[in-house]
Amino acid sequence: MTPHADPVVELRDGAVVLGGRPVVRQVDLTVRAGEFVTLLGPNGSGKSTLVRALTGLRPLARGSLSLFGTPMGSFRDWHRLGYVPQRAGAASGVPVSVREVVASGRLTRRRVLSLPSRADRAAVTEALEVVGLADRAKDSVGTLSGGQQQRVLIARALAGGPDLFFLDEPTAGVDLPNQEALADALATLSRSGSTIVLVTHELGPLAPLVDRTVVLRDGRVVYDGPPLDLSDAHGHHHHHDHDAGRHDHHPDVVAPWDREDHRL
Ligand SMILES: Nc1ncnc2c1ncn2[C@@H]1O[C@H](COP(=O)(O)OP(=O)(O)OP(=O)(O)O)[C@@H](O)[C@H]1O
Repeated sequence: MTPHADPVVELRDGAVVLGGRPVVRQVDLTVRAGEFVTLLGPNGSGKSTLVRALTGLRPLARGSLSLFGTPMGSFRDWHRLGYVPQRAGAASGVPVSVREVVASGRLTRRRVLSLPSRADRAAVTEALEVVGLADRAKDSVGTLSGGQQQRVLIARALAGGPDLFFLDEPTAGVDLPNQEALADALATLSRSGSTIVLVTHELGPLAPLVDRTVVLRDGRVVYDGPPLDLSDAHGHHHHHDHDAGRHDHHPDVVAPWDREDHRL
């Protein structure tokens, strides 16, 4: 990531109102090409809503948004965006194979009613390889674990060949081997120059990949800067066996959003 790379996301004074309540307020956020940004913050602080606004899924009540330098109103390059929503199961009850789910990620690339091309098939195979599920391609999604299903959704986003990824808590409820597989897939993407915006409560194996952390509280940005070791500072703790030894941060480190003098 270079500090002067082109902005791929530019939100100015962004606000989202849900059910009459401001959920995202006065957010300025610029993400540059190749950056790996994590969005942190307490439950309900507006992280998912902000990400949905950045993908165009939630309209802004005010402010302006540009993607790849194009104002949202005239943006058409949807294939450049990959979005992995929060807690979405890849299994729908309808028996569908892993490969079919991933292939659906090519739809923004294909012309209406055209058959999958050789390029489509190659992209699906490659995406499955990146997330380490090539050997499960023919299996029904319902037979996979939650963590594997999450990887299927990432492969689906990958298959479209986007260069800007939004992932909403991809590691929530995912066991460590799957978190590591996810971290490998995201590291591959990041090395290839993709821009990544990741919502998470717990970085785990993703921590070394992060360039920058943005912290939300009550819908506002209260920190935007280098990643900090805030593993104890989310206000809710996740105690897993694999966490042992990761809470040895310096006792003076206080979460920036918990410092009274730092509130915006
Ligand atoms: N459709 C909706 N209508 C009204 N309020 C909503 C709606 N969706 C979300 N909210 C509220 O907006 C606030 C922000 O929600 P959001 O899911 O963006 O937060 P979050 O930071 O992603 O939280 P979490 O970590 O729990 O996923 C919450 O208080 C939530 O209850």
